[in-house]
Amino acid sequence: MIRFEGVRVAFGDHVALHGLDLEIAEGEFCTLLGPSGCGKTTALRALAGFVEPTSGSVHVAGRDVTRVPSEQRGVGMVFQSYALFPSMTVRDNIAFGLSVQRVAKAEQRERVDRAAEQVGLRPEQLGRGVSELSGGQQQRVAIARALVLEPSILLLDEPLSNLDAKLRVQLRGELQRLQREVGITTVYVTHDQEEALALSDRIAVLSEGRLEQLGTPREIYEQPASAFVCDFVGEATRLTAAQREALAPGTLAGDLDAWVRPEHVALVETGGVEGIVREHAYRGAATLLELELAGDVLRVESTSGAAAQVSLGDVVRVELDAERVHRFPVAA
Ligand SMILES: Nc1ncnc2c1ncn2[C@@H]1O[C@H](COP(=O)(O)OP(=O)(O)OP(=O)(O)O)[C@@H](O)[C@H]1O
Repeated sequence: MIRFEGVRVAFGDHVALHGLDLEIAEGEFCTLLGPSGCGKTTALRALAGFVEPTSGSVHVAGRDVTRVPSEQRGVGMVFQSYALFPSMTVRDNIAFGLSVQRVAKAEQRERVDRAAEQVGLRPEQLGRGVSELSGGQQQRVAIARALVLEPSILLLDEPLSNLDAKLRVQLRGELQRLQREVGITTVYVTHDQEEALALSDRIAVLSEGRLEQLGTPREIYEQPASAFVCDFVGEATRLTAAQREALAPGTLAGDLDAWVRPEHVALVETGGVEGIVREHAYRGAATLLELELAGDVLRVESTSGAAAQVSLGDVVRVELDAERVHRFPVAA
């Protein structure tokens, strides 16, 4: 459905994308995930037709669209900033693209009503000025405005980042439901790994203009392909040589680094290795501990009642699930 083939984008001396190869299937929800500056927005803009690749090509539904103007690519785009017309009503904002295309008024009404319903806007909200709406509602208007044009691809650039945490989680659920109902191929850009894990069929993790890994949320989390992915998606501690020897004598030797996620270290009553509690944070379902173990910090996430009751300075015993340790070459 969508294919990036060796897409390279340079701005002067700065290379934002180093030959991106990526295929996204029809109907898929694919997220481009990475830290600020990794090139995810540039990739989205190259797909939308706002940025022309220095080399390489972009294909949509088997057609090379690299030099096709944005408005002829069948993409709808939603931005973090909503980019609505503040003095216009909700209905006129959603209908804007249809008016530009000179779609008949009766059809405009029908299509706006349908798009508004899809995104959960109530009919009485359509006559209001957009500036009267909350951030979450404004973002629904922005999504409806994209959907009403019936694009074959929906592009979303950090659409939830201006919203407060609770609304973000709520809208993210709605967005997922909407995408499944409409079945539209969606490319979503975010730096928020939790959002990416929750929403996506597949995630493309980018770092410094390069694709680090492409996979389902579980693959990305459970089988990270590099130390970067392991560290960026979820939490992980890189064990020092002394920690490796203490926690898994002999088995974690060698030149490779060893990374472990906090939930793969368990508190035990007997056996294991001693650590001193230096920080603890009760999170309801689990407790996060920072232990001093073999001279360095080790983060532990435990759902046990014992973990919820520790105090600073306590000595606890932990055991490592050595099967869940990720090994990567030492970073240069
Ligand atoms: N029009 C431009 N001119 C010059 N440099 C640019 C331009 N657009 C992006 N860049 C640079 O290219 C790199 C990638 O930018 P991009 O916006 O794709 O990153 P991003 O991963 O989306 O980050 P963010 O989340 O901060 O938007 C950055 O270093 C950025 O400064």
